[in-house]
Amino acid sequence: MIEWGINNGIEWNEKLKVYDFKDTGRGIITNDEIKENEVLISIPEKFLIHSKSKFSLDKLNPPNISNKINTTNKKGLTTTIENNNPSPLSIFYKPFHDSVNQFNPKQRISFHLIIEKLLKKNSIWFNYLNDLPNEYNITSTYDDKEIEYIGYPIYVEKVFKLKNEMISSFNSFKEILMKNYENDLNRIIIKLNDNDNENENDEDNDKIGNIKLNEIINFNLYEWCWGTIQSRTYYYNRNMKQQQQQKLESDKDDCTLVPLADLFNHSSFVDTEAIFNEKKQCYQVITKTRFEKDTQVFISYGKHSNFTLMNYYGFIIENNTNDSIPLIQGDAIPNQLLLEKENDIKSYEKKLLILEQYGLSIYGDNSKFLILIDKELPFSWNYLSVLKVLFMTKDELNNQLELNLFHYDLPISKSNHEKVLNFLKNLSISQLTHFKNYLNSYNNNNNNNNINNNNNFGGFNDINNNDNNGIGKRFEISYILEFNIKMWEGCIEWVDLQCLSLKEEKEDILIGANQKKNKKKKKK
Ligand SMILES: C[S@@+](CC[C@H](N)C(=O)[O-])C[C@H]1O[C@@H](n2cnc3c(N)ncnc32)[C@H](O)[C@@H]1O
Repeated sequence: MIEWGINNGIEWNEKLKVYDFKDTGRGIITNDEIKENEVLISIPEKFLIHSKSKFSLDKLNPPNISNKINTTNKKGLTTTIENNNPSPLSIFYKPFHDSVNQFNPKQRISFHLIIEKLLKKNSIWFNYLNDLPNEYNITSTYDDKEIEYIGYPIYVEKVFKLKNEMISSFNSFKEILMKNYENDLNRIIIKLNDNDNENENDEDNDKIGNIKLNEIINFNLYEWCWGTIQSRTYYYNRNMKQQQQQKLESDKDDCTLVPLADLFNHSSFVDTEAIFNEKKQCYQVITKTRFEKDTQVFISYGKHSNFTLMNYYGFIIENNTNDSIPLIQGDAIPNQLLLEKENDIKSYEKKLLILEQYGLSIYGDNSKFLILIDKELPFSWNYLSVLKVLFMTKDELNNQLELNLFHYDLPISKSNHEKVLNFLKNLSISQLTHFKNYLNSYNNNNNNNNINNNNNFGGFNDINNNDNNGIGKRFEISYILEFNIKMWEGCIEWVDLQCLSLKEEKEDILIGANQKKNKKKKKK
C-alpha cells in the first residue's frame, strides 16, 4: 500500500513503516526519532475521497460546467449570475448524477467507495481499497440481541440509534437509486466496455465488465462503507469558505478518507494536526508529539471515552483517561425536586432561570451529567452545579446564594452541600448495583462464548467465531461494564471523604461566603 502511495505522489515520511503490533494490530512504527511538528504524510487532493471528490473514471464525473452564466436583463444589459443547477449533459449519466446530487455526504462517500471497489483494477484507489479491513467491529454491525445485552439503557439506546442511522441511510440510498433508475435493478450503471457484444463470462477477478444497479444496492457493501467512514475518515471542511457554505452548514457530516493517513492507530496521550494545505493542494497530517526511534507512531482521534471508541472505531483502550459515564436524566435528577414543579412552581422556575443564566440545563442534549475518571472530582462540574441549584431552599433562592457557587466557587451552604452529597451517595450505590447486574447478566447471557476475547486491547479481532446464534461475549463490553463498576466505587469513596470533611466543618460555609461578599462591599 505504501509503495503504491509513494509511486503516486503521496509524500510518506521515510522513517515510517507499517508494522503489526501485538496489542493494537496493524499500525505505523518509526525507525528514527520523530520530532514535534514533523509532517507524517502529505496526500495530493486527487486521492481524497469525500462528498465532492471525483470518481477515478473521468467519464463518471459531470462535465465542468461553470457556476456562472450570462443572462440578459429587461434593459438589454448582460449580467453574470450564479447557475444553481449545473447539470451533466449526457442523458446516459443523468440518473447517475441525479443520484449523486441527492445523496447526503455519507451516502455520497459510500456510493463513491462502492463504485471504486466494483471498478477493481480500473480504480486509482485499487491498491488502497484492497488493503482495507474486510469488516469492522463497530457497534452498528452488532446483532439486536447483543445490543440489548449491553444492559445500561443509555448505551443500548445510543447503539440502536447508531445502527438505525446506518439502516435508514441505506434505505434512503436505495430509494434514491431505485427512483432515478426506474426500479430496474438490471440497469447498467457503468459501461466499461463499449462493445455491446462483450462476453460477460470473460471477466477475470480484477478486471470487470459492466456494473449493474443490483451490485451497488448491497447492504453488506454499504455496511462496509459505513465502517470505513466511521473508523478511518478525517474532518474535512476546506470547502466551508467557498460558495457551498450554506449547504455544508446544514450537514456537518462532511469528512474525507485520506489514503495511508488512516494507517495510524490512536492514543489519548498524543496530539495531532490534520489540515488541508491550500498552497500545496494536499492533505497533511502533522504530529504535535515527539516519538522515539522504534516506537509506534500514534495520532489522536479525539478525546473519546471507551464507549465512543467502541461505537465508532470498534476498539477500546486500557485505563482511558478520557473515560466517562453518561447519566440518564431520570437517575441524575432527584425526583422530589421535579415534584417541586407542582408544589412550588415559582421556586422551580427560578431555579431553571438561574441554570439557564449560567448555560446549564436539566433537559435534553444541553445537560452533561457525567461521571468522570478523576479522583479529585468524579462528577462533572456541570452536573454538580445543576444539583446544587436544584437543592436550594426558598430562603437560599431569595438570598441569591447561587452567587456563592458561580462567583466564588464555594458551596451554596453547608446544608445544601449535605443534601447533594446524600443524593450522590444513594445514586452511586444504586448505580453500582445496576452495573454489577448488567455485567452479571451480560456474562450469563453470553454463556462464556467469546467473540473476540483474546484478552488484549484492539487489533483485528475475528468477530465471526461466535456459534451461539450470533451472540457472543465481546471483550470491549465486559471491560466497559467492569470499568464503570470501578468508577462508581470511586464515586462512593469520594462522597464518603467529602461527608467526613463536611462533618469537621463547624461553621456553616454560607457564612464564609457572605463574609466574602461583605468584604467586597467594604472595599467598594
Ligand atoms: C484509522 S484505522 C488505523 C489503522 C488500522 N489499525 C489498520 O490496520 O488499517 C482505525 C482502526 O485501527 C484500530 N485501532 C486504532 N487505534 C487502536 C488502538 N489504540 N488499539 C487498538 N486498535 C486500534 C481500530 O480497529 C480502528 O478502527
